[in-house]
Amino acid sequence: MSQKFDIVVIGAGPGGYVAAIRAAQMGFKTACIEKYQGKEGKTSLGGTCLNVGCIPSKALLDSTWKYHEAEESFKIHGIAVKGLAMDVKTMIARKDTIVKNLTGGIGMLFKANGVTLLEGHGKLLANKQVEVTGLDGKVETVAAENVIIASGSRPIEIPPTPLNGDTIVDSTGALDFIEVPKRLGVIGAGVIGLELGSVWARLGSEVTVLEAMDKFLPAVDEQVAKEAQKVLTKQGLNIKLGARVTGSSTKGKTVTVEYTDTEGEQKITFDKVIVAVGRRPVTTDLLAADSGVNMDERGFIFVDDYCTTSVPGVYAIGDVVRGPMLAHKASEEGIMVVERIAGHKAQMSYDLIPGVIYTHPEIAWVGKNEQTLKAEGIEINVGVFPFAASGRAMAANDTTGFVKIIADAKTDRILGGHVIGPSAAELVQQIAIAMEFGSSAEDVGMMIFSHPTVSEAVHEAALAVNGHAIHVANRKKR
Ligand SMILES: NC(=O)c1ccc[n+]([C@@H]2O[C@H](COP(=O)([O-])OP(=O)(O)OC[C@H]3O[C@@H](n4cnc5c(N)ncnc54)[C@H](O)[C@@H]3O)[C@@H](O)[C@H]2O)c1
Repeated sequence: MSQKFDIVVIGAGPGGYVAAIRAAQMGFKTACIEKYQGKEGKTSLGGTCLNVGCIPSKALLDSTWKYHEAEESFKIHGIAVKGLAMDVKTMIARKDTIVKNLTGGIGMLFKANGVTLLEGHGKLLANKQVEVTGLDGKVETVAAENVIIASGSRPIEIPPTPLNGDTIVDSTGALDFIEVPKRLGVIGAGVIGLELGSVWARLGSEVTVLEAMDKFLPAVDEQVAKEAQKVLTKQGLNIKLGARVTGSSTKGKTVTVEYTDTEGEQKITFDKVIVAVGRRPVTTDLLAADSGVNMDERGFIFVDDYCTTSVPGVYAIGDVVRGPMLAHKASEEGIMVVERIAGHKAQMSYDLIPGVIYTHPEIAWVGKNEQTLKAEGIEINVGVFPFAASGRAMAANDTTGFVKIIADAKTDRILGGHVIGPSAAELVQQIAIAMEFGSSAEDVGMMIFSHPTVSEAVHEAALAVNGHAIHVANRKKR
């Protein structure tokens, strides 16, 4: 007889593994299905984020930033470095160790919480039956009261630059270069393109980013995007906007990429090319024809605000459904779904999902940006505080950027927080917490912030909303 579970989760990424652990904690008999094989040829939990995404890219960003600081900034502190050298293989090995520890940790958490791991490919059949094709090809069917699909996403490939695993790679391949490419081409000036472009630029690659759109980071607050473009260009990223890639040819160890811009057809030759033009949901062989689960016109599984699909008892979360493709969004959807299965009234604040780009300086935001609010005709007050006026940022020699807080002009309620600068990801979380509690700019302005901290920039930006900043001239006095 087939095994029966209260909850079967397909996929062990940040959506699936978090849902499975929470489900087991709440007393549900839970299984999680995962097929991904890591570098050591064993099932590796954690999905894209832990294996080939968020975590390994941050490991390399941190290593390369340290190298960059030693090379460029130590002298400002009076520290002389002689014989500075980089060892890319050690950097990559360190990154691999972090991945191994974290992915292994999920396996231990599964054991500690009593989650059954089913290794193989999961496919939803009719009536909440799930077929699991094991790594040895053996097929088993398990039954579930509830199914949570968390199958994630994969990089989009484009015909002009077919991946060849050597000179043309996707975001996964770009984490494993064994030496610094002299000329690196990045297709797409999105989150991945900018993060990975930064990694290799810091180690000395000449990086050219080809972006089809005319506008840089169009989803980001315009003032922040403008500052980001300026800073990243200064760091050596040659960002070409309005450059649509149309073809490529590989010759030996080089790739010539063709693109069109306002001046016509162009060509540029690279030693490596990273294709980072977005991700698409993974639904290959995921749903049997009679599963009853519907997809939308773009291939995402169709869900409502509670992640319920067209089949009662079947849910879908994370990158395979609408909304930003972010690990933290997937995890929170997983928790919401499990709590709702348990009868609680959980819900998600979809308007308050923070976003981060881990360049240096980091770029982070939550809520709405200035251009969107203006387009919506909402009257706003804006407070900006530059890190150049922060004593803590000065001490750290990290003064690029600013904190920007936008509040409703009538109610003073905070509608958006936008940060480019040191620890932007952490700072924006403070604004997110304030927004979740419906805070006004005045509320944040009345709080006591430790001195000296970079967090004081949040405090001052909140004060600046109403013209009360102390350490910077206010735009208008109120
Ligand atoms: N820090 C993070 O939170 C983080 C990190 C990595 C990835 N992600 C997520 O992963 C997803 C994918 O990231 P991404 O950077 O690949 O996608 P993206 O959608 O952020 O950016 C892709 C860019 O490629 C451009 N593009 C598409 N086709 C092109 C062509 N033919 N020529 C030139 N440019 C072209 C697009 O205009 C777009 O600007 C995103 O949803 C992102 O949020 C998040």
